[in-house]
Amino acid sequence: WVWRSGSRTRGSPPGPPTVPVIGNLHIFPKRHLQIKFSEWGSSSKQYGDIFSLKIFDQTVIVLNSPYSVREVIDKRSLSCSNRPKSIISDMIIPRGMNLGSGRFANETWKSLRKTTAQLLSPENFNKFIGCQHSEAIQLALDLAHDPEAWYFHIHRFTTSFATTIVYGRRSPRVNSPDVAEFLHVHPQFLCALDIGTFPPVDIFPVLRFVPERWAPWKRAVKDIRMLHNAFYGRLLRAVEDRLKQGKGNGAFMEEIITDAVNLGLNDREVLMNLGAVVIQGSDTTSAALQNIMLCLATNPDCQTKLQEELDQVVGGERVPNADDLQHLPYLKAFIEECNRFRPVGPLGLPHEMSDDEVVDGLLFEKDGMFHDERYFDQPEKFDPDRFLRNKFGVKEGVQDDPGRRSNLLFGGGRRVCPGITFARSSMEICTAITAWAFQILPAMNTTTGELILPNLDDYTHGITATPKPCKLRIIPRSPQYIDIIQRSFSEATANFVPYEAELDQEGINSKCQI
Ligand code: HEM
Repeated sequence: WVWRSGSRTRGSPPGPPTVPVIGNLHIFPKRHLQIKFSEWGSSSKQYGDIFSLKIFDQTVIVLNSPYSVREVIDKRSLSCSNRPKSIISDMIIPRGMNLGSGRFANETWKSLRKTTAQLLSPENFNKFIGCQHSEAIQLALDLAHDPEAWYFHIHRFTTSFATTIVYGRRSPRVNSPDVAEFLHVHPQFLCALDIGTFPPVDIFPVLRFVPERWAPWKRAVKDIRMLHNAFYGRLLRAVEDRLKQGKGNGAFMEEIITDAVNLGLNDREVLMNLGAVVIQGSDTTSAALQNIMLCLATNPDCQTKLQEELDQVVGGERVPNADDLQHLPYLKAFIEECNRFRPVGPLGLPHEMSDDEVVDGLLFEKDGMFHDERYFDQPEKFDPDRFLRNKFGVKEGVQDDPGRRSNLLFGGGRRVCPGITFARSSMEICTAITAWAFQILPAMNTTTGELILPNLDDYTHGITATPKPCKLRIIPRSPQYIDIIQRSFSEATANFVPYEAELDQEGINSKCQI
């Protein structure tokens, strides 16, 4: 059994040759898995659109085309809605309480999923559109006053918007406690879940029984759990206190606490993780917006084209608003291209088979795209026009993959990202306002005048591919635009009032004045 444990089961998808016992462990990439996976998969056609890797007795199946995602993840979603077991994840969040990482699509997951989907539904989104617009205007004002910290202003935007909708409290500054603590806790949480950070306990579960004094990783995991619980526990407590004082402001978590028994969510730790997953999920929007900034800076011609469209549709007398978005086809194409060029979640999140399935003659045992030259003309070239020529950005005259859909970036099946509407609208309104008001340029060496281009190949590896902080020059297109933003901000602050009541009590910057 040990000898055969590294070999593929008959009928499994093909893949690189295995060696006895360890399978493909010796060639399994440690970082930027997507690059090696596309080399083995669709681009080179070495092993085809669906291939497998063996890690001891575990089978990892890589889906490298929209068709294979549709056939497996979408059409067989009942058999592949689980997540693979992760001992580290269970140690940080036990009992499957985190909707995203929770292993089984069981009753707890269903209640969490239903409640989250309701909060994040397109219909419910209309309740928050004013708040999102006001936060996007603050983002522009922050960029005007402190352009060097552009990277962190984006984090403030997404975190503040997420805590507003879930907990009914916003963060006017990057160093407001909720944003500052999130930026401290979340990277450690993501890092803990990444392959290679800690010893491979999932492959060698026996490591779990090594006493803590010889296993420093156990201490590190405990620390992350404590940080996680302290942060999300504090946010939940703030809502509970507000309700006790009869000062509710209609936040989502207030409704959930009030109706917890009916919703099947009357466990405090489950409630804490329900809030956590929405805040964590929304952080991918920061990565997408940071990537958009780099794409603007490195593609001046596309930026000019986008600004011409904005000038024509919006003019120079007011900031872009949500109603403008439907009249901005180039803006949408630009964002699609940013997401294709450097997808935020290059591997999505893994799914696990709970039943054997056979797809196109290949066995998917239980347990176990965007740069494809067949479909994309010059996939390494940044070219938003491809999405104007064709809604999926694919080559003209080529028989497209039948499984292609416009939200592939957001996963599929029963686990598909519930935050699509919120993510898309944040990307669109922030890009519209930022590109309307500013020139986004690469940094410059002040002595030589040489441009310092951001590195588009130096993104974080792991669950999300986030650009690293870097210098950009963010220059107002005209002083008049900044006046307009300042004016719009003064009008927009009315939307913030219900969510700022607790800021004074904490002795932090209570007024959102720059
Ligand atoms: C550009 C932004 C975003 C991208 C690219 C993205 C992508 C994804 C992907 C690929 C998954 C896994 C789907 C699967 O397993 O097939 C996912 C899950 C999830 N996302 Fe997003 N997401 C984004 C924004 C958001 C936002 C704004 C929220 C919340 C406000 C959110 C909440 C979630 C949650 C809760 C899950 C777990 C769903 C489950 O396992 O049932 N995401 N997202």
